Amino acid sequence: MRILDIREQTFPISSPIRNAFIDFSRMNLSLVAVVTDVVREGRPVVGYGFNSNGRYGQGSMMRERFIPRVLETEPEELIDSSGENLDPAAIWSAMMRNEKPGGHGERSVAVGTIDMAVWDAVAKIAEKPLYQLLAERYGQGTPDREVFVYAAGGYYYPGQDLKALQDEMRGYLDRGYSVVKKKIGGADLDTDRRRIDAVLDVLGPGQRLAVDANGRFDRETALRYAEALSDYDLFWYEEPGDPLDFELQAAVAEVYRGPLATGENLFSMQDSRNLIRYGGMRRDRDWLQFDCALSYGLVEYLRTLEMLRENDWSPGRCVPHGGHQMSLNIAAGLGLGGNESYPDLFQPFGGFPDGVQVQDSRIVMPELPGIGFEGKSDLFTHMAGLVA
Ligand SMILES: O=C([O-])CC(=O)C(=O)O
Ligand SMILES: [Mg+2]
Repeated sequence: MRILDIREQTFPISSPIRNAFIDFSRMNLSLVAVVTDVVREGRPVVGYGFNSNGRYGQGSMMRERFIPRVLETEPEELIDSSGENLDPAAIWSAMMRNEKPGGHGERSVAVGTIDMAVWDAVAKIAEKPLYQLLAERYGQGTPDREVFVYAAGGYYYPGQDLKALQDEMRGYLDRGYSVVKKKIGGADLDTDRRRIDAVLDVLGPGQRLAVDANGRFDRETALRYAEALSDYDLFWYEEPGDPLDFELQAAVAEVYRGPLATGENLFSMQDSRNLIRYGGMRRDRDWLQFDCALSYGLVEYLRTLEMLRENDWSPGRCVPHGGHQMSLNIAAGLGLGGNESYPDLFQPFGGFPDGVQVQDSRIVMPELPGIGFEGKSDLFTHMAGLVA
C-alpha cells in the first residue's frame, strides 16, 4: 500500500464581501488529491481535502516542501501497525521533517489541507464514514450523527441596505437555521448597532445572533463594543481583538458576561494552549473555533483536544470555523459542540452532502465513506477533475 501521487490546484472562492479586516475579492484556496494504490469497489482510493476560506491557496509550499517529503518517504514508513491502512500521524511527521517549532505562519494551512485528504483516504480504505472511524479510534465508540450548525453571513456588501441584510438572514431562517452570524467592526458602532437591531427584528423566539469582529479592535474599542453588546442577548461575541493578544481577550472576558468565541486564527496546539492559559476563556460559556483545515489538520487537532482535556475543557465547547465537512465529521465522531456553515458563500466548497436538510440548526450526517465529498455533486466535480 502506498501513496502514488499528491496533486494540488488553486480554485477561486472570490466574492465582493468584506469583514472588518479583509475583502474577499481575490480569495482562493487549494484543493488536494492524495492518490493511493488501494482499490475499493474496483477503483483506486483517492482522498480529497481543501483549506478553509480566509488564508488563500498554499500551492507553492505544498509543491516545494510538503508533497515531495511524503513522496520521498519509504512507503512502509507511512503505514499503520495493522499494515492495512495509511498512518496519518506518520504522514504528518514526514511533512514536518526539517521544520522548526513555533512561528507557524501558513505552513499549517498547507499541511492541514493535505492532512484532510489523508484522512479521507484512510476512512475510505477502512470503508467507513470518517466520523465512524474517529468515534471508534478516539471517541466514545459510537458517533452522534446529529450536529449543531449555524449560518455565517452578514458580511458588508457594497451598497447593501438593512432590508437586504434582513432578507439574507430570513433566507437562513427559512432554510432551517435558528442561529445566524453577522459581521461587526467593519463600520462604526452606531451603524453596527443598527445592523444588529435589524437582524434581531427578523429573529423569532429561540433564534439567536452571533457577531464577529474578525480581530479588528484595539483594546479600547473591544471594550466599548463589549459594553454596547451587553445590551443584547447574543449567541456569542467573536474575535474582538488580535487573535494573539490573549491579554485583550482576557480583558474583554472580565467585563462581558455573555459568551465569547475565538480561535480560528490560532494554528497550532501550542497557540491554542496559550489562549486557554492566558486568554481568560470561560469553560462554562465560551466557544473555541480552532479549524483543523488551517491548523495542521486533524493530527494536530487531536493534540489540541488532548490539551483541552488536560485543562478540563469539554470538546463540546468547540465549534470550528470554516464550514467544511471535515469538521462536521470531527464534530459527529468526537463530540464537538457543532460546526460553522456558510449557506450562501464559498461554494461549492462548504456545506453538506446533497439532500442533507437543516432543521432547528441541526443536521444528521449521512452514511458516506470517507469525509463524504462524493455526496456533494458540485464539489465532487472539481475534485474528480484533479485526477482525471
Ligand atoms: O470572514 C471570515 O474571515 C470568516 C470568519 O471569520 C468566520 O467564518 O468566522
Ligand atoms: Mg470569525
